Amino acid sequence: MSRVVVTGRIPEAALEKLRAEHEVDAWQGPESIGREELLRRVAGADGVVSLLTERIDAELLDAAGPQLKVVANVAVGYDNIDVPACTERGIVAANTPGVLTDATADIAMGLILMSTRRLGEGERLIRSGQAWKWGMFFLLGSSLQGKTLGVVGMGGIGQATARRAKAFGMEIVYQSRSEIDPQIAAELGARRVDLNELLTVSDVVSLHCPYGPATHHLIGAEQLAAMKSSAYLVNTARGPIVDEAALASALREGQIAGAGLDVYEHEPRVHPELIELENVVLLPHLGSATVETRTAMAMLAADNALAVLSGEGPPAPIN
Ligand SMILES: NC(=O)C1=CN([C@@H]2O[C@H](COP(=O)(O)OP(=O)(O)OC[C@H]3O[C@@H](n4cnc5c(N)ncnc54)[C@H](O)[C@@H]3O)[C@@H](O)[C@H]2O)C=CC1
Ligand SMILES: O=CC(=O)O
Repeated sequence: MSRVVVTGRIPEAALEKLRAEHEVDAWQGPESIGREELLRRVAGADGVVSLLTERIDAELLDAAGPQLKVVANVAVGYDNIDVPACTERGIVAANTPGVLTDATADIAMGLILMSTRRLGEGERLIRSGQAWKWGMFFLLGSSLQGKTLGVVGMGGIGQATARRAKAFGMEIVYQSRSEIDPQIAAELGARRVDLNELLTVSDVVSLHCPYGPATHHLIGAEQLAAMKSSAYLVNTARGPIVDEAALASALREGQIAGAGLDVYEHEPRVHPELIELENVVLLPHLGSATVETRTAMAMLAADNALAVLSGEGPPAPIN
């Protein structure tokens, strides 16, 4: 029997699965586990099931000790894990691709609709108690039909978002590290372009690439200036892909029409200027937040950990 540390609350079904084979030490506090507590608990662990709010770095891996075999993230994004540090120590890192693709694409499409149709503004207006009535020019937004969606990072979630946008009548362009399956590109009518062209031609730019040194502030003042003044930026990927101060300034100056965000540069803090602006929709990192999706993510993370601890390859390895 091995010892598995779970760094935060996860669905019971996944805990039961882990407990059936191993001794499980799961943090159950209402708040995130503190760093000191986490470093103390991982000592002697053979497996760590981590949430994206916990930094899994060399210090933590060393605090765990040389018996640590697996870090299973309950997330597809793994910018919270120092993967080279895992690899150097012979530790398998794993994530949860696929099971959250549709849920996250739904939120991206939701943000596209909310921002282009000014749904947040309308909701806030009614709740404010201010008088309102139907008017020819009241809260006019922008139609999606015949407009262009630019997808940055055409992986699972990027493609699922493109599929939804196509159903709303949008044309698709994308920029990605690699070409996508030609059959999927044909189905979507998606054209691969470079980032500069994507920014110039898109009416909505939606970010779906992973976060890392190559994508830090991929969208900054220069890129925002390249976008149409009628365009919208949607980010369900990771906050620091966008220079948030530059975005606030572009939204304030009307350099772009609006934005929809699910993630933040210094999460959970939100740039104070963004909170003041009407033309940005702000969601609290809800991409995968459905009961079904979170359960599937936790079960896949458990499967990843269990496979490695029984000497097999995990279903979703990173390294
Ligand atoms: N808001 C939320 O709750 C959620 C956010 N995410 C974020 O979405 C990201 C994408 O997830 P998936 O689509 O499942 O991953 P994926 O690995 O299927 O897709 C990522 C795509 O980005 C491309 N890419 C990599 N580097 C790039 C670069 N420098 N420029 C442009 N494209 C690049 C890859 O080639 C790949 O096609 C995750 O890394 C995570 O950060 C994922 C799930 C939920
Ligand atoms: O942000 C969520 C993830 O799974 O990545």
